[in-house]
Amino acid sequence: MTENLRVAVIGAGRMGIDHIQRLHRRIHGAKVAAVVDIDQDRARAAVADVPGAIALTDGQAALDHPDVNAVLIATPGFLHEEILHAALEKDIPILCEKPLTPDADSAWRVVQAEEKLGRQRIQVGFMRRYDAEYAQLGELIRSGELGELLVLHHQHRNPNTPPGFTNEMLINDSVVHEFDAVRFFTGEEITSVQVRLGKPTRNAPAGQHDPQHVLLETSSGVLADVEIYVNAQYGYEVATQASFEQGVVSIGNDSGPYVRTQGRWGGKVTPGFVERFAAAYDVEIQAWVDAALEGRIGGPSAWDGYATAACCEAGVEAQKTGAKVPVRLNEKPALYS
Ligand SMILES: NC(=O)C1=CN([C@@H]2O[C@H](COP(=O)(O)OP(=O)(O)OC[C@H]3O[C@@H](n4cnc5c(N)ncnc54)[C@H](O)[C@@H]3O)[C@@H](O)[C@H]2O)C=CC1
Ligand SMILES: O=C1[C@@H](O)[C@H](O)[C@@H](O)[C@H](O)[C@H]1O
Repeated sequence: MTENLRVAVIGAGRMGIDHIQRLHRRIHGAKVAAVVDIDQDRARAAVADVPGAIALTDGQAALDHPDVNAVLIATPGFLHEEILHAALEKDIPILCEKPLTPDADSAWRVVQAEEKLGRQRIQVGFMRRYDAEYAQLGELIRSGELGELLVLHHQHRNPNTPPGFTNEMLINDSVVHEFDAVRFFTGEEITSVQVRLGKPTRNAPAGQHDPQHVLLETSSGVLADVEIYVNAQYGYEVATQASFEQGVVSIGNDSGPYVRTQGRWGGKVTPGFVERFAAAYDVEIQAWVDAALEGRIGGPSAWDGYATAACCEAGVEAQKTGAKVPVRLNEKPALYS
């Protein structure tokens, strides 16, 4: 493919709007051809400053449109499966925001559909792999410079949650990023998940137990833990500390201007993921476009989406029992090896 990607963005909410603007303003080799939202006003507002883009309310109509040759899916996760199958039918490049789908069975159906197609078409929106520090830590681990990686500690804090954010979503929507990060860092599958519920904050909405402590292990025995705390109030913070045989590496702690003034010192905490990962989303989407223009797909695959969905399923079960729940995975198809 030598022409520009002409992308239909499905879902014009928080992430959709952000991706429309980056595709329009910063990404090379692609343009927004259509924006789809079930809420027509949102779709129209999203294309208002994007010349040439049309506003639609139906995803299939966008995929059928002659001016569309790629799709970026940014609807809520429970809606991904249907549009993924429709886009695979069209055999076009697909960027699907995480999670691929919310459960392992539906994710496996997507993997099987891609396998049937015979080539990879789906990149899943695990943008942390494209964050400069995450990428550097990944390289450091693979280089073996500090010896074997032994333990990963993660903090994942959001200031608050949008309406309808359930207790399960702490795992399915938030910790799914750490499931991918651990698999990315170690190159191994996660074999078990345990969730511990301690003293909850009074700032969580009814039905949410927040924070939670998630414990994982990988096939070679690397241990990882995640503090998921989604009503932390003070800002957005995502950080990892890695313990090796020969040292410790920390990433993700806030950087930026360090100010001393009026008897105080310090900097600012980023308010949300849009700001914290702005550069990573740019790199992620540019990588998708560049690969698609070469007829390839790179980055986190449908298999990664499936494997993390299986971890989420184990995590949601573990939330209820506190037990260490094994992660059950089907055999990896050759397409992803
Ligand atoms: N990579 C990341 O850091 C982040 C990823 N996400 C992911 O992005 C996706 C979207 O999340 P948000 O933007 O936060 O959701 P949102 O709720 O802000 O936006 C979703 C949009 O989809 C529209 N929509 C609902 N049903 C539709 C349908 N059938 N057809 C077309 N449009 C429909 C809604 O009207 C809304 O405008 C989710 O998969 C979420 O997990 C969200 C936040 C950060
Ligand atoms: O993907 C994201 C949201 O959907 C999720 O709700 C947040 O917890 C994450 O930090 C963010 O990256």
